[in-house]
Amino acid sequence: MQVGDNTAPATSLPHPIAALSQEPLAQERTAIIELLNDNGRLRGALPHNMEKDYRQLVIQRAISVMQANRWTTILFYLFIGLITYQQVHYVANPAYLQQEMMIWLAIYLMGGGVFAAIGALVYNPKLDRYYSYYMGTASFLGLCGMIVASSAFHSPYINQQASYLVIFIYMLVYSLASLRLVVASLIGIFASFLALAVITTFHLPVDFGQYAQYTGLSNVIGFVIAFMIDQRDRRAFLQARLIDIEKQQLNQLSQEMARISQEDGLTGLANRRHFNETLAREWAIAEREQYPVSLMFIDVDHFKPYNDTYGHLEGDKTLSRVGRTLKKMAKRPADLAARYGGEEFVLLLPKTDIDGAYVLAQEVQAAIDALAIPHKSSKAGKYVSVSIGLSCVIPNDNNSITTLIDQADEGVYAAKKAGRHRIRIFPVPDVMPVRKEINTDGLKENKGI
Ligand SMILES: Nc1nc2c(ncn2[C@@H]2O[C@H](COP(=O)(O)OP(=O)(O)OP(=O)(O)O)[C@@H](O)[C@H]2O)c(=O)[nH]1
Repeated sequence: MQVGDNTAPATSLPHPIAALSQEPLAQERTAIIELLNDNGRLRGALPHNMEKDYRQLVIQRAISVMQANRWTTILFYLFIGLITYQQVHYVANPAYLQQEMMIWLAIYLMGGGVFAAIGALVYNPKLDRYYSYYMGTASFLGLCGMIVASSAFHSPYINQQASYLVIFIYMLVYSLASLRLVVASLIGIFASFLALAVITTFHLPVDFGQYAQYTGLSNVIGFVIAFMIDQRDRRAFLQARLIDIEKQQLNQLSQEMARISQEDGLTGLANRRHFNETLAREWAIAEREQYPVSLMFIDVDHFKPYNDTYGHLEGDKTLSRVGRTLKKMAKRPADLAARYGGEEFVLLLPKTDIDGAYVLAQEVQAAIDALAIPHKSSKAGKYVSVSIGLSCVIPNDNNSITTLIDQADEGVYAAKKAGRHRIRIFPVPDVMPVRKEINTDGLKENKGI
């Protein structure tokens, strides 16, 4: 036997990084990098459900900005009220003062109503998915109302001042409202036309040239600003998503690495390092709680001749089958089947006395026999067989992990010396456990019996 010889090449194991690169995460990562490198494509809708996530993020951010700035908005609106009141009050022709003040009040209350409605709606999370609808409606009504109002005063000066507020509202609709670019543009353009229709229907004073100029410019500038904000946000969204994906990939990779570092590549059992760590842990628990730890060493008989006869690849397959069989035998959560090295395996059995370990050793032997893997150069029989060494220790001051391992190894040695294909306990107990009749029916899945 070659203890520690764990070096046989694993034939077709996928490289963990190569495996990860096939995953949807990796595909999304590639798509994001392509998008970030191509400004043209960044203008269109984002692929892979990303557009939906992006819109949700934009809306959520807009809602939290509005919630966070509610008091600033209220104060600002009161301040605007004070300023515009002063303007109207002092500039208005005394003959129309009362009428002008009424118009002012109507506009102010209407604007306040729109802001209050938006403020109330953004506080109801259930309505978040209708955000675009209510924000779009409020923007449209607010814009139309304000444009019409900017022609409603008798004083051209007040109308001109009001049109500055219209420009301000245009900018709000195109930026802070966080609507889709195309929706914001449609609202801006239709509001300009509808308001003009109302103004002409009610014969309100309007300078068409000036009207076209300031609504047209507001729409163009608003569109450019909204476009730039949208592009910046899309880029930031993709970059954040890229970081998130890379973080997830790193996590996956480190989990995969941790798994691989504990696993034997050929058999899929725990490797020797993992076995050593587990044994140390179980030993410490058993020492504290004073229960027995059993260890089973399982060595494939005459494996060198097997390799020589059937070839190394066939040898690998056989070790793999033996490993899979042993894995099934480690039934309790604390049991651990591991490849100790080369053609030697171990079964760690915490909280198991020697009688229990002996029963399991018989089952292991029967299960390997049931595989009935032909081995014509074995002197122990026609099929691949194993020699098993058993040891059981209750940890105390006079023994150690090495005691347990050395004794199990001695057991294997004794089994081999006695002719192989047998089980030996070391040290030999005063009373040998009773041999049990193993029902091999349950092992039939291993085929060959
Ligand atoms: N195919 C294959 N062979 C391995 C692997 N690891 C170890 N071996 C071989 O297993 C054989 C072990 O040989 P020995 O230690 O002489 O033991 P044995 O021939 O089984 O003899 P006994 O244990 O005394 O019955 C060596 O030929 C190793 O090359 C492996 O991963 N794959």
